[in-house]
Amino acid sequence: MAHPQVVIGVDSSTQSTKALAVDAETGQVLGEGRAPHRVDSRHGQESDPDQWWDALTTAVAATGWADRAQALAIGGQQHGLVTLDAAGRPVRPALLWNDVRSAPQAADLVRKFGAQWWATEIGSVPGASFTAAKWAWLRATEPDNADRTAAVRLPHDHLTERLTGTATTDRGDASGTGWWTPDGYHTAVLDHIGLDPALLPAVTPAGTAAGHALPGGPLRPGTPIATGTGDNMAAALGLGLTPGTPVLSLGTSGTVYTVARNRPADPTGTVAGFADALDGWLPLACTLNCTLAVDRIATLLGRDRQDVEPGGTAVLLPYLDGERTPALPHASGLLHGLRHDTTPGQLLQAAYDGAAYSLLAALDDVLAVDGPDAADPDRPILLIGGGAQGRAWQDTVRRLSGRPVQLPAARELVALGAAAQAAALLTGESADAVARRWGTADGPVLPALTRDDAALERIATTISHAAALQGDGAH
Ligand SMILES: Nc1ncnc2c1ncn2[C@@H]1O[C@H](COP(=O)(O)OP(=O)(O)O)[C@@H](O)[C@H]1O
Ligand SMILES: O=C(CO)[C@@H](O)[C@H](O)COP(=O)(O)O
Repeated sequence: MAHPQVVIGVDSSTQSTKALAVDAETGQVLGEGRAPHRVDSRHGQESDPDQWWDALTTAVAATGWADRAQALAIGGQQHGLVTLDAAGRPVRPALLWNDVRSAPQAADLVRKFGAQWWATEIGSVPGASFTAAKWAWLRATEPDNADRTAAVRLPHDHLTERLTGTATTDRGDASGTGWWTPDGYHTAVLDHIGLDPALLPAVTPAGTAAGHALPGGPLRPGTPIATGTGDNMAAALGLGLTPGTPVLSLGTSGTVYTVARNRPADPTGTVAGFADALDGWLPLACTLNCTLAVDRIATLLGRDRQDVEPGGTAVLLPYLDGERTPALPHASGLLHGLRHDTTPGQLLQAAYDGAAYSLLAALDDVLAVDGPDAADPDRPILLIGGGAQGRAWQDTVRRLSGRPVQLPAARELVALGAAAQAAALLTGESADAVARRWGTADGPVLPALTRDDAALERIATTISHAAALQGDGAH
């Protein structure tokens, strides 16, 4: 029997690295590996890039195919600021996407150029998550570290560079920096934040190798490494996503997105106008508080995470880490509408509702990027990420969206998308076409439930008051 052509896809996300060894022809998963990350939350949200490398090495080895893989690619958590010194060593731990200390710098960037300018020129109005705001924070807060920095990378760029020795990024992940445009890095933004463009990597086009594995790494030297991309862009590839199909990802972050033919330009900042990993766009809204926040509320209540109960009038906004959508970076969690007969199970359900609400509220805006006809309300939402495994999450999304929900049988869609990118290097196909050939989005469809407009109304009203109560100033 002929040996399969095997590729490895890696998802280096906030909480862990996951690696899949995949048969490039059929998409069958032949081996899996996983290794956890530590996030230091004492001051902001930081991780040591060296532990991502160790986790990658461990997870790739655990697939059992490291020495036989014919190509590899990495999908990584977006936006993180990796700063390297002249010797290529981290100057300090990476500032992660969910570190809101850079909120004042994001506000300054919006004040300086104006929200409409950002939407038109860059495609996104920057919030604290954007790498440009993080670099501005570093310049203002740790100028010595900024001065010592000889290279600025995103998490997946850094890992690809450690594998290959090549300074590289891709358009998808680069579009979350705040300084990328389709025509190159934006000089006015870089000048304003004091970042020398020479510190940035070149953008490798889709479908080409970023480089080849160096000796001493987890792979056979010379193995081709595809460009990789941001984790949401990788999941879009992994689903073989076509324009107009909505995706809701429930992980450390909550994200809602689709692929679009038109470039998004939302001056409200709710919808980020990311590029996808090919030649299209990825309008996306993101929350900071998703599975971890709901799990934390379940722990506080002493309940299993599935142990929800219907009814009641409680509203719980689980903004334990501040929030990005709505833009309340300094918010904390808020409980409203308690009554004598409110049960713990209802409180837990309220946490799910509060976490899902803003994602679903942004869905129409995400889909509207390609015009009103693109938003077919009967089209199922593809539900992915760790939370998609949970019945309580599935039912919450059905109840608050009024749409059917499709559960792709394939798991780990970020790693699968990276694997599809690696396979595309071997076959010359487009990575999304590879994933469609693999049938990765196939899975059961749960029918729509009647939309719970009363719950939506309660949450909307609470948020509108919460904005005034919690403010967005740095207290
Ligand atoms: N059966 C489940 N029900 C609800 N949540 C789950 C379930 N299984 C895993 N999770 C959640 O999934 C999260 C991890 O999802 P994942 O998409 O891997 O996150 P990330 O990519 O951000 O690291 C964990 O926070 C965990 O709470
Ligand atoms: O910031 C965003 C999207 O803009 C996040 O979606 C990050 O990309 C983190 O992803 P996970 O670790 O939650 O998968």
